[in-house]
Amino acid sequence: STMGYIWNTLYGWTDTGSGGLLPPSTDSLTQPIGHHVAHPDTKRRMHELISASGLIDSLKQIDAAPAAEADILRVHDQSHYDRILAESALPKGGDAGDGVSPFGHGGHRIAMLAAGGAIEAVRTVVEGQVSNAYALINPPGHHAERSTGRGFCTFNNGAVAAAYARDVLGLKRVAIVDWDVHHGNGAQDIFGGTAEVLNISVHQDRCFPSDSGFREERGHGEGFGYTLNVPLPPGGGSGAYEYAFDTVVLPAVRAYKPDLIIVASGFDASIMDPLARMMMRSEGFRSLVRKLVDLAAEVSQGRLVCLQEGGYSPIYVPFCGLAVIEEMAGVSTGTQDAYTPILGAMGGDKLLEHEREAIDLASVLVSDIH
Ligand SMILES: O=C(CCC1CCCC1)NO
Ligand SMILES: [Zn+2]
Repeated sequence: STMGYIWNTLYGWTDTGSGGLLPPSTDSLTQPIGHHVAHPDTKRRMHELISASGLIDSLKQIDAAPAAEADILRVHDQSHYDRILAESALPKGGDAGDGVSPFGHGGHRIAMLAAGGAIEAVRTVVEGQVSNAYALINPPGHHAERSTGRGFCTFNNGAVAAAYARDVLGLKRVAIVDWDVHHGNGAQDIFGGTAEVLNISVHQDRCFPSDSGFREERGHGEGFGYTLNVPLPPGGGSGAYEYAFDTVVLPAVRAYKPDLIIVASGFDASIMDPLARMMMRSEGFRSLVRKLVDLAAEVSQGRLVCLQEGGYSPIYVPFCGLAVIEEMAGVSTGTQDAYTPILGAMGGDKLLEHEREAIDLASVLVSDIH
C-alpha cells in the first residue's frame, strides 16, 4: 500500500539564531552569518524537492499533531520539559540544554510538533494505514537525553515514538537504527537499561559527542547487549556503511526480531556535510534504506519509520532524502542526482582495510542479542 509522509510548515520556522554554529561574539570574533548550520531551510528544501520531483503525489501525506506532555514524559524528566516550556516563553527563546542548541520564542510548540510527527508516523504504520513512513520533522532528537537536550535536539523524537509504540500501541520490541553520522547518545541514555528497545548507532568515531559511542558501551542490567555502537573511522563512504549494515546492523536486527524498525535518519554522513568527515552520497543512502526495507519485510511485517535527524548541506540533503523516500515508496521519479558526476569522482565507495577492521570488531557484539 501507500507510503506515509510527514512535513509541517512550522518545521521550517525554527529559529537557530544569527550564529554559524556558535553564537556571534566580538570577544571570540565569531561573526554573525545569515544561516546557522542547522537553519531549517535545509529541511524545507528537502520537502521542496520531494514536491517538485512529483514524488509527493505518490505519498500519503500524514498530518503531524502535537505530542502531549505525557508523551514527552515517557522518556524525559519533568524538569527538562518544564525548562523548555519556560524558556520558549521568553522573548528570545532559550537553549535545548548544552548552550549550542538555541531555539526561539515558541520553540516548544515546534518541538512538540516534531515529537508528535514521529508519533503519527509510527501510529499510522502500526495501524496499517500506510506501509512505511518518512517523517521530515524538525528540530531533530537523537542527542536529547532523559534530563537534557543536546546537539540541536530538544526532545528525543525517536525515543518518544518508541515509547509510544510500546506503551500505547502495545508493541513488545522496537529497534532503533541510527545512521546519522553522530552518535545516538540519547536513545542509549534513555533505553540503556531495557531489552525492549534495541538501539544501534553507526557513526563517525568521536565526532559528536566526542566522548561517547564506543563499542564498549553496551547498555546495563536487562539492557546489556541491546545498545550496539559501531564507530567508523573518518572518511568512510558507501563501502564502509554497506559493510557495517551487512555484517552488523542487519544481523543484529534479524536476531532481535522487532515489531517495528525506527531509523534515526540524518544525512550528515554525506560528502557535502559541514559537521562531519564522511563521504556518503545519495546512492549510498538509497542502498542502506533498500536493505532496511527488505529487512523490515522479513522481520517486522514491513514496519519501517524514518525520522529526520541531522543533515546540514542545503545543496545535498534534498538529493539524499529524495533517494531514500523513492526507495521506501518503490517509486522512481526519474530525477537524477545532478551532483553524482562531481561527487562520485571524489572517492569513498571502496571499503578500506582499516574500516573493515573497525567494523569487524563490532560484529562480535551481535552474538549477545536474543
Ligand atoms: O547533527 C547533529 C549535531 C552535531 C553538532 C552539534 C554541535 C556540534 C556538532 N547531530 O546528529
Ligand atoms: Zn548528526
